[in-house]
Parts: sequence; C-alpha cells; structure tokens
Amino acid sequence: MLEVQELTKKYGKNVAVDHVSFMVQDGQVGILLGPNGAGKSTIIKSIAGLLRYEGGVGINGMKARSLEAKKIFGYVPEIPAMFEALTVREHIEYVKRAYNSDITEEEIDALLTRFELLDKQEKLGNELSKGMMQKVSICCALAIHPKVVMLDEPMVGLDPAAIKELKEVVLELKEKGCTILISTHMLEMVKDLWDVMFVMEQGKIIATFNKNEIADKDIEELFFEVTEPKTGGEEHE
Ligand SMILES: Nc1ncnc2c1ncn2[C@@H]1O[C@H](COP(=O)(O)OP(=O)(O)OP(=O)(O)O)[C@@H](O)[C@H]1O
Repeated sequence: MLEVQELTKKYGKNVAVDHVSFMVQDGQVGILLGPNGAGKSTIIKSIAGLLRYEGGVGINGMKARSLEAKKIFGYVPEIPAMFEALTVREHIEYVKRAYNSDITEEEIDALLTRFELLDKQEKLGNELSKGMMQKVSICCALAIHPKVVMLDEPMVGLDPAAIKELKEVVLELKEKGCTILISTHMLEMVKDLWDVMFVMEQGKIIATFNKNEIADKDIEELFFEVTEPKTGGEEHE
C-alpha cells in the first residue's frame, strides 16, 4: 500500500505540489495523470526520497524514508541513471546484493530475455541507448521483488515490444498483490492497466476516479471532462 498525506513541495516560491493526499491499495495500479508541469515527477521524486518535502509518505505502513520501506520499494525514474563501468547484468547483480534480494540467476535470465537484453548483458552502461537504459532500469526495480513499484513516465523511449512486455509485467505484479504507481501523460498506454486515477493540475489533484465506479467510460473521456471545461470555456467566451 502506498499512502501520501498532505504532500507539499516548494521550489523557492513556486509551490509545485500543494497539500496532495492519495492512497493506492495492495494489488492496485494507480495512475498519476496531468499536463506538463502539473507536479507528477515532483510527487514521484518526493515519494522516492529524492526531494525534501512537507507531509508524509507511507509504504506498506512504514515511513518511506525507513530502510525497511526502501527494501520493498522499486523505482523507475523518468531519466535512467546507469553506472558507466558496469555491464547490463552487473547492474542487476549489484541491485540484488544491495537489497539482499532472493532473485535467482534463472530469474535474471528470464527478466533479461523478456526485455530483449540477454544478448546485450555484457554491454557497459555507457554503451546503451536510451531505451536500453530504461529497460535495465525496469529490470533493476523488478530484481528486488518489490511490494510497491513506482514508474515515472515508463513508456517514453521504449519500443512497442518493450511497452507490451512492461504492461504485462505491471499486470503480473498486480496479480501478486503489489502496489503500483505510474506517472504519465500518455493516456493510451495505461488504458488497460489502471484501477485508480488521480488527475493533477497545477500541483493539486483535481479529480480521482476508481475504475469500478465509472461504468464503461473511457479514460480519455474522464480526463478531458475534468481538464477541458476551463480552457474550452475561456476560448468561447
Ligand atoms: N528542480 C526544480 N527546480 C525548480 N522548479 C522545478 C524543479 N523541478 C520542477 N520544477 C517546477 O515544479 C513544477 C512541477 O514540475 P514537475 O516536473 O513535477 O511536473 P510534471 O507533471 O512531472 O511535468 P512533465 O509531464 O513535464 O514531466 C513545474 O512548475 C516545474 O517548473
């Protein structure tokens, strides 16, 4: 379970995230949606512990900054960061040891195969394309057998095969009872994945939708219902 309480982040005088609270339950996929600059990455980076913020973040009932919480928490950043001198496989081995993960060599092989990295496992971090880095970053997050996973714009830069694989991985994690939070503005990509959707605008959550409460409405329909009237109205007045 992921719980965010009254999260506020200011960059100088700019309030990027303004008293935001939300919750994603076990076995649910939460989607953070919103236009550029809405505050999605700031929320994600705050949850991941990369920023100082006001408010509270809970991971399975533990404080997000605690070591126990970090052990069960996988994070795929918007911009992947590689160790230049480690190979693809060494990245995963490194994470395995750092987190004391029980992932087996066979599972690592399977993960690399899924993301078409098996034949690239000896490539160094500084020899990878952006998409390959993104895939390594996803594999590293999965290698710790996480209970909570957060993905910041994960589809950007991935090829269609990797997008398909990632969607399947997300659904498998969900089946296992993991909590997943995905930040995106690519509505189409998360259509079949989401359980709860938080629509952001200017640092605030302006609408929350639960999939089981919205009948057969389309995710795009819902998004534009809450975001369009303001801009549309202004244009016609
Ligand atoms: N390091 C920073 N220093 C100062 N202001 C920042 C910084 N990072 C983000 N901001 C500001 O915080 C606000 C929210 O930005 P954020 O990156 O969280 O939005 P986003 O919803 O993730 O956007 P995008 O979809 O473009 O990634 C914006 O006004 C942005 O200019």
